Amino acid sequence: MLAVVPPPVTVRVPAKVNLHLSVGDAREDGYHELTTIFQALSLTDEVTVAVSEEPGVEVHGEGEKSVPTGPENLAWRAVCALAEYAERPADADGIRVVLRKGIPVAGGMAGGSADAAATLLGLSTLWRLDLARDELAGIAATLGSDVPFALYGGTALGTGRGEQLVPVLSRHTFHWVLAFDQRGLSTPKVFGELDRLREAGDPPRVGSHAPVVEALASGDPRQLALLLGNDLQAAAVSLRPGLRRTLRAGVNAGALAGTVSGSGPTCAFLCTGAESALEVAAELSGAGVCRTVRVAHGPVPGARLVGGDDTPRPTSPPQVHA
Ligand SMILES: C[C@@](CO)(OP(=O)(O)O)[C@H](O)COP(=O)(O)OP(=O)(O)OC[C@H]1O[C@@H](n2ccc(N)nc2=O)[C@H](O)[C@@H]1O
Ligand SMILES: Nc1ncnc2c1ncn2[C@@H]1O[C@H](COP(=O)(O)OP(=O)(O)O)[C@@H](O)[C@H]1O
Repeated sequence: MLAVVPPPVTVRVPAKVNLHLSVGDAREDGYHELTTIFQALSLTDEVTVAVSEEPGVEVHGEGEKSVPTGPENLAWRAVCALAEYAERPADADGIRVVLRKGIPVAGGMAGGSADAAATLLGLSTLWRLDLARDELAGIAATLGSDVPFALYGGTALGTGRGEQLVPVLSRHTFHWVLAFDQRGLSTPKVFGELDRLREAGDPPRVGSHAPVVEALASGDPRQLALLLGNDLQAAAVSLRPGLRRTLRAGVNAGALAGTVSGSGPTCAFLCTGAESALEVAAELSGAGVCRTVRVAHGPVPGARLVGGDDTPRPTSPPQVHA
């Protein structure tokens, strides 16, 4: 019998920065209650899913050697979760996922979550499941707190453990410089360090997110710069004291303000515009405080099929396997 093999599907998916991250107390399930404002950035990963006789995960690009390719890879966990949801568990064994990474690994920019979100969208397209994004977001939330945001992108308020999202109006394109550190930081370790710091004393907490929402609506980067804040920053700096120097260097290079993104160690610097971001990036590169410097802008959309607006791209002639 002849079986038509669908052509591979490629999805581009953004990194996130947390413009505001307020961390509550640890819950009984080990998670912390969060209030965060995410913004999706033009720094992306590309994920291709294909039917293959060699199933598994392949990783290229940023941090490729530190990404697991076994069942613990978040993209592979997404394959398994979607197969189970669609009641096609046996089909997961015939899927290959190729990750082309631009997002730093364990960098606080949700790269693994982005790959999981992209895999859900790509595979649901490959399998022609015709699932609404909200339905995919339900599966996404079972994979990680940051995965639903990578599906929607834009700018959003996240509550719960970060998975409950409401869009936030952001009229302006904001320009960022990102400083990647030599090594990643483990998200659970950073939350654990914050718990430790809070037991030992009273590290400052960010205020309400409301002024950040107003600054986003105004579109004024100077107003937003004054309000960037992250409760995890003290914990990330405590585990990686060199970040203090990186944060200072970005501001000395001309950024309006800098913040650790999520659990770090990537530092994100808000600039007045595209030109200023290039200048800050050039100066920061020369300061010797980080491994790599990138410029990015946001907000950008969430996971998107490459070559189409959520419709499969014009197909190459289908391959036919006997
Ligand atoms: C901190 C944030 C901020 O956006 O981003 P990253 O720095 O990881 O990118 C996120 O909350 C990370 O989300 P994500 O990376 O999906 O984390 P998960 O896989 O859900 O959780 C990993 C671990 O982090 C801790 N965790 C995560 C989320 C949360 N609200 N409270 C927690 O305490 C828990 O120890 C959990 O076991
Ligand atoms: N597809 C993936 N890409 C990156 N890391 C992954 C992936 N799948 C699993 N991981 C693991 O998840 C950890 C956190 O990675 P990542 O999502 O990049 O960082 P963060 O949670 O700081 O945003 C990594 O150290 C890695 O071991």
